[in-house]
Formats: sequence, C-alpha cells, structure tokens
Amino acid sequence: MKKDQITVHLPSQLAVTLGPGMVTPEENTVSLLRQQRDNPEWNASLIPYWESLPGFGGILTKENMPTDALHLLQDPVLAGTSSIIVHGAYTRNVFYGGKAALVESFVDEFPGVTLEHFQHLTSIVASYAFTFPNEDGVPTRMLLPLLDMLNHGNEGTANVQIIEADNGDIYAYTLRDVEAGEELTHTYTAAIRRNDQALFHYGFIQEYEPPALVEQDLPDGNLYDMSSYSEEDYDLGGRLVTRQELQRLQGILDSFPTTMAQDAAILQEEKPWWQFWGKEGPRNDLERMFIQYRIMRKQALQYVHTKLKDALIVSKEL
Ligand SMILES: C[S@@+](CC[C@H](N)C(=O)[O-])C[C@H]1O[C@@H](n2cnc3c(N)ncnc32)[C@H](O)[C@@H]1O
Repeated sequence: MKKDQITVHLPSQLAVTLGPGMVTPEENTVSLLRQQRDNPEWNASLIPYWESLPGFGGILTKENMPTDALHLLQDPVLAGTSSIIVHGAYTRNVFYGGKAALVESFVDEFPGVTLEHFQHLTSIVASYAFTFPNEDGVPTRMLLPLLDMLNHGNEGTANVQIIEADNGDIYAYTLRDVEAGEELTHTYTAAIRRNDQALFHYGFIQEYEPPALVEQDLPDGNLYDMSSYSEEDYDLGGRLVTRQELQRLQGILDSFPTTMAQDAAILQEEKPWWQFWGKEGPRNDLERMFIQYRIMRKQALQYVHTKLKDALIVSKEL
C-alpha cells in the first residue's frame, strides 16, 4: 500500500460508545454492561466482536494484574502504594459497591457478573478503547471493532494513524508505504515508549537499542505523564550533565537487590513444580516479563549512567 491510503474505514454506528473519556475505565465498564443488558438486540449483533476480544488471562493491566509476583519487578513505584495494587483495589472497590455513585450492588444490578468478569472487562476497556470527541466536542471513550486489533508501534515505527472524520466515521490510513505482509501498528500514546507506562497501562514491555529509561527514572517522570527530560539531555552539553544527576542515577542502581547477571541467571532457572512459593525463578510468562522488565530498566540506567559519566569527564567536571 502507498502512503496516505485508507486501510480500515469503520462507520460511526459500529463504534461502541462507553461515555466520557475523562472518567475511570471502571465507570466506562459499568456503562458498557448497562448497554449490553438494556439493548439485547444491539448486544447480539456485536457477538462476533465480543468473541474476538481476549478471554480471561488474555490481557493483564493495572486493573487485573495479579499482585503476588509484583516484587519481581523490583520497582517500588509500580509495585508500591501509588500503582498496580491501588488500581486493582479500586476496581474491586467498585465491584463491591464502595463507589455507590457508580453501582450500589453488582449482585443486584448485574446478577451473574463476577468480580473476575468485571476486572477482565475493565482491563479490556482500559487497554482497547479509543478516545475521540463526540458531536459536542466532548472527549468520549469508545471501543472500535477491527481497529482495536492493531498493536502499538512507537512514533517513527508505526505505519498507520487513526482519525475521526467530521461525520464520526473512523479511519486508519497509512503514514508511509507499507509492504504486503507487514504488520500494521499505530501509536497508542507517545508515553508507551517507556516500559513502566507500557506495563502499567497495556501489560507489555519492549526492548530498545539503545536502552530507554523507564518514565519514573527521569528526574520528573511519573506513570501518568511524559517527563520533560529525555536521554538526549545526558549528551555532552545537555541539561542533565551534572554530578548530582550522576549520583541520583547511581542511587537508583544501588537500590536494586540483584545485579543484571543474577537476573539473567534467575530468568534461566527452571522452577521445579513443587517449589511453587519459592523466592525467585519465573513460574509463568508474567513472572518472566517482570524479571525482563527489571533487567531492561537496569540496562537503561547503566547505559545512561556511563554516557553521563563520559560527558562529565570530557567537560572536566569529574
Ligand atoms: C488494542 S489491543 C491490540 C490487539 C491485541 N494484540 C489483540 O490481539 O487483541 C492492546 C493490547 O495488545 C497488546 N499489544 C499491543 N501492542 C503491543 C506491542 N507492541 N507489543 C506487545 N503487545 C502489544 C497488549 O496486550 C495491549 O494491551
């Protein structure tokens, strides 16, 4: 396909509107469940779409990620008090009626919808939905069949862009020429190029060359916003080329309980089936990813630390 060609055209009536984009995915999920219950014909017409979505365990995000292995991340932010645990608790809290403004009792309003079902659906809403303005210009979250089959590609790599036309129809069009057989990807948000954000919001991580710092390791980084700093600020003459910054990075590196070599060895370990509650050694793909996450994080810190040290030596500050 050539650049600027339409790869998918989704008529507006096929969009599943979930409500305002600025509320929590839990609220959007309650709205989805109500629509499914109140419009059985519409719901039935979408069965092929519902069936195309991942089943239990097929998607793990901050809403439904198991917490017993979070320590493997060696990441007090992701596994700490402001993060995956808190988000999981919020989702459960909504289900158990702790947010009565959303739903007083799931059991009464949605008999048959289990906590597991609600967590799973919320995770899908959080990681599959798009936000576009509705006819009044209000940012609105919606599920877009077909278009949500596209994986994320970082800026510069992604080959399609998704836009909403004035009539509400949604299009994916090519950003460059695309070879036959090439996977189509679009950039969900620029922030996903940082692995803590990718893991938190979408349940995956990516390898980079050169390695990329996670968001929270940049001086003003956090899980919700892009930091105003980047690795280029560690280049010679860059605004992060200071001895204090070198110490800050060293402090983070020193805080890890294992080295990269130890992590690599742990990743290779086969966990005997009887050692289920052992301290280390991955038991499944999720645990493997958690250990890979901490390895990639350390690689990036080490890479940037070396680059910064070299810049300080060249500029005679060290
Ligand atoms: C909107 S869905 C994309 C379609 C999904 N892969 C599927 O088969 O249904 C978003 C989810 O796909 C996965 N995903 C998207 N981009 C990815 C990528 N670049 N690498 C790995 N997984 C990705 C993540 O699980 C993410 O939460």
